[in-house]
Amino acid sequence: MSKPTNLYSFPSVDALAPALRAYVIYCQEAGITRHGVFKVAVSGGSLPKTLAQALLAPPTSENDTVKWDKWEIFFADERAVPLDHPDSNYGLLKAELLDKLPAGTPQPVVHPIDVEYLDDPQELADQYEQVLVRSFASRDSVKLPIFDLLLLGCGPDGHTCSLFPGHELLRETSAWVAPIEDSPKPPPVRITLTLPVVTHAVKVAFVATGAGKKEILKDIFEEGKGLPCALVNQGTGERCSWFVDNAAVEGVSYPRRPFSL
Ligand SMILES: O=C1O[C@H](COP(=O)(O)O)[C@@H](O)[C@H](O)[C@H]1O
Repeated sequence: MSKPTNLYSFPSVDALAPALRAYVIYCQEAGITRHGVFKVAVSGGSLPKTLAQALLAPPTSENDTVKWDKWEIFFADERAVPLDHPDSNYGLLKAELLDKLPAGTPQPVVHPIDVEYLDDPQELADQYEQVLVRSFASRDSVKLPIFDLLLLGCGPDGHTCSLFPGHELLRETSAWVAPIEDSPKPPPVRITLTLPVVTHAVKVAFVATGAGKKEILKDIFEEGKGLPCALVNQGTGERCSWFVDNAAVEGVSYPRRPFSL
């Protein structure tokens, strides 16, 4: 049986951010060693702001370098809206992080959705899957893409990516990317990485902060309840790490680990 998921708790977001940075850089170096680039997928919601705080901080040593030109950035889920729409996860990451990279920073490769297909969610998902196929080699030779890191959020209902509690998409076994047209959280039409792709990643990191998350973290870590985040924990074990602040895990009886790489 695999070892349990790592739960790292910090007094504040300010204390969490340097640890998240160290973890991402560790995954970056492993990815570069593995295949010369760092393939990472990111969520929307509250994640990009904390991620930006972590990654835009000045380096503290030579090894503490974000090698942006080696990054290939994908989206763990995306809403079927134009890229400059307030609901766009790409737009959020751009505003919070990409636009704030210091002038002259070598740019990452970023893979947004193809907005030509916004009116056809299945095609939007299929086209994004093709982006993965091209990046990770063909579907024929690769059963599932293996991201170096997935950076995920956890909604107050236990959803992650656009995988919602009790939704039939949780049973998807074939597609890498799937459409959802009845998301309980607006906007209703989205695409998402599927559970097999999420659990296949080399590493998965959740970031969840604030007291608003403590009830659902209790459910996820104590009972599971088939919640999407709990399914990711079960499918990844020790490959999965949660970066939370104390407010988000107050009253959660699951062993915290001191953060180390
Ligand atoms: O709708 C979404 O919500 C989740 C969670 O967001 P948060 O604000 O509670 O952190 C996010 O991870 C996902 O990417 C987004 O589309």
